[in-house]
Amino acid sequence: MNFVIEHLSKAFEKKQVLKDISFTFDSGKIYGLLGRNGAGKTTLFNCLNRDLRADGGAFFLLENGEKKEISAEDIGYVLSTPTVPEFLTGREFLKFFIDINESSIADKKSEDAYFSIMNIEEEDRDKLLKDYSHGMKNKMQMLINIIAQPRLLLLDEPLTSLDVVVAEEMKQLLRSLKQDRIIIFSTHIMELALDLCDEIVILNHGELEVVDQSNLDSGEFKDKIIRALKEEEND
Ligand SMILES: Nc1ncnc2c1ncn2[C@@H]1O[C@H](COP(=O)(O)OP(=O)(O)OP(=O)(O)O)[C@@H](O)[C@H]1O
Repeated sequence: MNFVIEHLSKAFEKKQVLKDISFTFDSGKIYGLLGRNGAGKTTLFNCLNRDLRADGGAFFLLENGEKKEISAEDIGYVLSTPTVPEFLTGREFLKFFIDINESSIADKKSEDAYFSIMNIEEEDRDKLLKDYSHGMKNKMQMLINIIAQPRLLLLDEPLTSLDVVVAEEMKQLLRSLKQDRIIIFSTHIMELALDLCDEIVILNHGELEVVDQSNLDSGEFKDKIIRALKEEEND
């Protein structure tokens, strides 16, 4: 399976944020999306999740040579700022999500099993979400986005607010999830991108380009990424 973006564009009034995004992502890989502040990473995710209407272009899944329109079940999107219903407990939120998505959840587990995957402690499971920490809300958001096992997972700086232990656990979790799906992960933390991602993709001047790692050691690769981000010659 591939996820293909063709000539995607988006402007806000006169500001052309996405100019001509064309890229093919391969199943089984984690892609690190890097870009300077304001480069358009969140805008790209919002367009792909159809929270924003793109001005032009197309995106679709490609399976055995056939184009397939992306349905809501195909895509999971974890926002950088977690948005959870604060008036529900963690368990109520989880139960509600499982109930409304029952038909698309393969291999359904118990609520407590899901909480355990995310290391949310028993004493916190029945607390209101408004009393969860930022990192715990982030975990809940990540959890509901992986339960339905979408084939395309968009993560907008999801690990930034997690403590080092949880961030490490999340990395393991994402690695275990990558088979048969495409994970696109935006971050400003270069070490995280290099550690977790199979490919590094840079959003610059409204276009996406891959940074080729071939024959470079990690130091050289890092320099090459920085040069690309600084818009200097990058090869
Ligand atoms: N709803 C909006 N209306 C007008 N301009 C917007 C809107 N959303 C984003 N922009 C502009 O689009 C540009 C890209 O913003 P975006 O949030 O996509 O960047 P980003 O790469 O995610 O940045 P950061 O790394 O700082 O989070 C910015 O100039 C921003 O001001």
